[in-house]
Amino acid sequence: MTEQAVTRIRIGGSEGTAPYDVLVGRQLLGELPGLIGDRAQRVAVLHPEALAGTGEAIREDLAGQGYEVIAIQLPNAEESKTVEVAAYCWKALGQTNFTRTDVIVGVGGGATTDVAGFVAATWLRGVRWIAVPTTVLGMVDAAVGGKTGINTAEGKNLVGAFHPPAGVLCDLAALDSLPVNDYISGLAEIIKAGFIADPVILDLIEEDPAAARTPEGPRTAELIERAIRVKADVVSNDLKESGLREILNYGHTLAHAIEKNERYNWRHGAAVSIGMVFAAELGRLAGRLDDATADRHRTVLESVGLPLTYRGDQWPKLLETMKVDKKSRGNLLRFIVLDGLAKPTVLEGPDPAVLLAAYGEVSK
Ligand SMILES: NC(=O)c1ccc[n+]([C@@H]2O[C@H](COP(=O)([O-])OP(=O)(O)OC[C@H]3O[C@@H](n4cnc5c(N)ncnc54)[C@H](O)[C@@H]3O)[C@@H](O)[C@H]2O)c1
Ligand SMILES: O=C(O)C(=O)C[C@@H](O)[C@H](O)[C@H](O)COP(=O)(O)O
Ligand SMILES: [Zn+2]
Repeated sequence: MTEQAVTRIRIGGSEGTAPYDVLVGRQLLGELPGLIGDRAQRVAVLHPEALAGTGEAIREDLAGQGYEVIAIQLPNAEESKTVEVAAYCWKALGQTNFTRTDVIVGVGGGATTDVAGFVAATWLRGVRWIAVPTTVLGMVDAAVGGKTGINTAEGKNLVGAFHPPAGVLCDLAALDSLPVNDYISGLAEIIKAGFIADPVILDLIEEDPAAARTPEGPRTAELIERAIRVKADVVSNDLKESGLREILNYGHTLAHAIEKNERYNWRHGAAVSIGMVFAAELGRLAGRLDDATADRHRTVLESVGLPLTYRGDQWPKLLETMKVDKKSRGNLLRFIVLDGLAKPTVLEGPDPAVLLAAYGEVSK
């Protein structure tokens, strides 16, 4: 029998946090007990409704290893990123006497791991947690780097904590059951990594966009690993977003406003796609970004089926929401734009007319 290849990507510990590994491969769940460790008596497995079977299988497996395991089922997608769902989890942990040596396992997409990490960050002021991302987006972005959080009525991810996991297990087999729209949504964050740091990602997708859209594509593992490495380099050097980490927010200022405007019914990656087209236009209009790179955003995003435009009449509301973006400082709006391919930079306080003109290009 041939050994399955497993790639191990190290996230450096910083700001008092421990280093940890992101594993990419297949059949990785056997790694869970080693990560949980023997100081833990109880394990809480948080999973979305869509992964009820996976959650139960993990529960049974860990129970067989001698842990007291509770499975906590969360709503699917953004419906889980609420304070009510977090409170439901706190209650379940309280009722099972979950202590500081016990461990939370978040199994699911980015929404699930954001909540699981947030519950881990807040329960008893912080317990260990492990991320088992089951979407492309979760593997390349959400589960890596320790940003955890929930949404509020005022905006996306407005409440949260930096609380890195003890390990991340990216089992590529999980992607086989992912609906195609969710798969494509994850490509937006991979493409983001391409524009801000690793243009080979863009070349690989442009070579065969149809293959990029499926887990069976010959480049799937490479695309996922390249995007994880981009994120690993950034978060290893700036866990708490004092500077460098802001580049991972490329396209997100408008994206989060769109998500709120859509009452969190849109997939994150779809909003990020439009947000990146907007950021590219902003870069172009600010005289920073060349036409070819700005235009490349549209071609590569469209080639995999991601959206490029949003409703023109929504600008006043979107602008208002963007003011509570975490990159804002006082009344100063700040955006990540590109000075060129893989040259991200901050654009502070752009002229309102330039912002409107950039939005005009997106709302055509
Ligand atoms: N913390 C971070 O650094 C970070 C980074 C990027 C995105 N995010 C957050 O991640 C979230 C988006 O994550 P997402 O795109 O993974 O979406 P998601 O978590 O909403 O998952 C999408 C849907 O797929 C289902 N699902 C998950 N895995 C499945 C599988 N293997 N098979 C079948 N169905 C499955 C989910 O239940 C859900 O219905 C957003 O809330 C975004 O803000 C966080
Ligand atoms: O990890 C980061 O830092 C990011 O900005 C990655 C983003 O893709 C992600 O969507 C993140 O949750 C956005 O963070 P926020 O601080 O803008 O809420
Ligand atoms: Zn994102």
